Amino acid sequence: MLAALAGEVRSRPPFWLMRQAGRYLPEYRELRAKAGSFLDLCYNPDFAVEVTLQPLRRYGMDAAILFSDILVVPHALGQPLAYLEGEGPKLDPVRNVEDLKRLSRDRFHETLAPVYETVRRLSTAIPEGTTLIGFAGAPWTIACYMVEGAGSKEYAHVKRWAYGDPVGFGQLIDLIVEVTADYLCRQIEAGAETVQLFDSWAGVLPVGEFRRWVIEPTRRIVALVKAKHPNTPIIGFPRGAGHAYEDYVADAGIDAVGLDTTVSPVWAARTLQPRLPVQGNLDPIMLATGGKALETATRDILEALADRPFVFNLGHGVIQSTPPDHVAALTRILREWPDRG
Ligand SMILES: Cc1c2[nH]c(c1CCC(=O)O)Cc1[nH]c(c(CCC(=O)O)c1C)Cc1[nH]c(c(CCC(=O)O)c1C)Cc1[nH]c(c(C)c1CCC(=O)O)C2
Repeated sequence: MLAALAGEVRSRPPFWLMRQAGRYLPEYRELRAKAGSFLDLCYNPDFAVEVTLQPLRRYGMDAAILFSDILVVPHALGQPLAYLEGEGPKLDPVRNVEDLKRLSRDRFHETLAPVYETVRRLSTAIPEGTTLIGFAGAPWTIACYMVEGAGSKEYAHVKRWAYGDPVGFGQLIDLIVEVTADYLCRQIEAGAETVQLFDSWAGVLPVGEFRRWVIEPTRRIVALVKAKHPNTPIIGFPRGAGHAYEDYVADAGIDAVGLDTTVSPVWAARTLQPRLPVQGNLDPIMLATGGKALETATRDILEALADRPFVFNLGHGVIQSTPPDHVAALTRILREWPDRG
């Protein structure tokens, strides 16, 4: 995985899956029932280490991703957060500069100390040769949840603040940039070998706003992290960026880019700089579907990206209804690759 991120072309590309740990695994559901709330699970290193290791035991991915959530960052800034069963995350929204006064950095690292401890333990607990991935949400996506207070269809509150009061909204983005850079540095210092920035809602912005709220804040985080840890590769995942993927890889400063399911791997291979490592992009629903369709789609991606530095992954996270057997089938296809002439 680290060789691929450094620009090496591997005959068998390394692989891991976004949300490789989680509710599709019976052993996760069992432990989750014992842990209490989802946040209790994230902040308990014993549980979080165990959950991180669960998919590795079954499938031997080339990388382990820290088990946590992107929303621990607003939580550690003092924003109340709960995960409601079947409804997803709920936060007390911040919608203007006045609301920002309710946030504080004072207990940021103290709240996140169990996450750093989880990373520390994982760095020795994962198998030799397996890469440890740390992560954070990118500022735009974190702001989406902080301002909307939940997932959203239209992102009207966060967009109206960003478009109508860019200076005020910029204060929120600045805060997220600074604490996220610190958070990623602490993960690296605890043993994360690469970090991924999840920008799940990058795709809802028009082009000028995309530059201002996706590319620029990402570039600033990358610069802050690189100042301390120049050799740690940073993967950017601007989900839904479409044509703006080109600007993103040119200007955000990231070392590798995650492709979502809507990007053609053939287009990516032709268009993005040939030495830029790419990661992706099997449709998670294809994995849930399985069978011949899964096999064909997987091989198409492998073929399209075989000649460049590449990390196989999904184009978004594993969905809950995925049969664990399908992940085993995918793993076999990837291990046997390249299997022809
Ligand atoms: C937007 C986002 C979130 N969290 C994350 C993102 C970015 C990626 C993406 O777009 O999916 C990232 C994330 N969330 C989780 C991880 C763990 C590592 C991994 O295995 O990938 C990672 C990297 C665990 C999780 N995060 C969450 C779960 C489910 C919690 C449970 O057990 O009930 C897990 C395993 C909860 C969560 N967390 C979030 C939502 C919207 C939800 C609810 C939706 C859902 O329930 O699937 C916010």
